[in-house]
Amino acid sequence: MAGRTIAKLLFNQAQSNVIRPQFANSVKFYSAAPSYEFIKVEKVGEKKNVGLITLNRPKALNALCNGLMTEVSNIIEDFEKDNSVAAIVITGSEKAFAAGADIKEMQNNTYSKCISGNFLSHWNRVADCTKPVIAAVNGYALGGGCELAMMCDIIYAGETAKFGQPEILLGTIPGAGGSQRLPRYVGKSKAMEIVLTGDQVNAVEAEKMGLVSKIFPVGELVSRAIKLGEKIGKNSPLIVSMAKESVNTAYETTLAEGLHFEKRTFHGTFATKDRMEGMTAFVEKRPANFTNE
Ligand SMILES: CCC/C=C/C(=O)SCCNC(=O)CCNC(=O)[C@H](O)C(C)(C)COP(=O)([O-])OP(=O)([O-])OC[C@H]1O[C@@H](n2cnc3c(N)ncnc32)[C@H](O)[C@@H]1OP(=O)([O-])[O-]
Repeated sequence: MAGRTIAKLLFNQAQSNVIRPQFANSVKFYSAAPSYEFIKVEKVGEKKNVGLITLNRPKALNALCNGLMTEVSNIIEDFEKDNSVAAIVITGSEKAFAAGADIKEMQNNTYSKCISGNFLSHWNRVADCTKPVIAAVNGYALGGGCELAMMCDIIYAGETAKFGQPEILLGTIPGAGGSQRLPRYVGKSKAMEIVLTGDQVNAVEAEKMGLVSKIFPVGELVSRAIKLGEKIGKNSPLIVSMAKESVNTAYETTLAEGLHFEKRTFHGTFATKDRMEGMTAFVEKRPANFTNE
């Protein structure tokens, strides 16, 4: 087939919901639409501007094996580059968001192997994403599953959700943020209780302690998370990423430094067209038309 025809075919595929549109211009990297073993990937919402990642390893309750987390990191990277994606939702099944890191895969690891391979370092890709990421948690979110949810920006839970850090029961400790992010969400006493006992907390308790922002019936959860992604997607992507960075800075720094960062970032919005458009639209009593500039 002539090169131009292949390029055109690829371009058409990219237009019709294929996830790596950058490949449309690049025949040499492209063999087929990417296929995933452990996740399902779609673009959803009325404008197809929400990237939906469904963890899909049902026989192991979505245990987060290396292959699954590599696929999640890759698609986060792709969604980040894709200008049509405004927000990302990560979900699992009704039984399990994820029952933790894969215990069978880890069982025979040694200290030396963990150090030399920098075990789990690629998990950070989710926390490092510059676009908003929403976790929609039904069922178990245990160990690495709870940590994955906490790497997201907002956690919505189904009524049956159960959160926990049961690593202590396995003779280890949280290794992907559980001992660091959980106290920032729920405070020291509750975090200690969860981490030191391995006890699970249900959706209502998780909402009460500030881990979860809203609870929905199990069957409604994912569509409500997608709606949230669409709502955020009505705002300027540029300003959304600045707002996200500013909130995240609150977890990384002192109050004085954080306030300084916020002020400078706020000043920075005055260098954007979208800030001018937002305020002008308000004054002219019309909806804003943001252009991501
Ligand atoms: C990231 C950094 C550090 C993090 C560390 C961790 O996350 S440590 C982990 C922290 N998490 C935990 O300690 C939770 C471990 N999981 C559990 O305690 C229970 O599975 C349950 C209470 C979630 C559900 O009970 P239930 O009676 O409804 O279901 P069931 O038990 O029959 O499971 C069905 C199948 O899934 C399999 N599988 C499940 N989880 C894992 C896993 N993490 N791994 C591998 N496989 C797992 C299970 O073996 C079984 O497969 P099999 O043997 O039939 O081929």
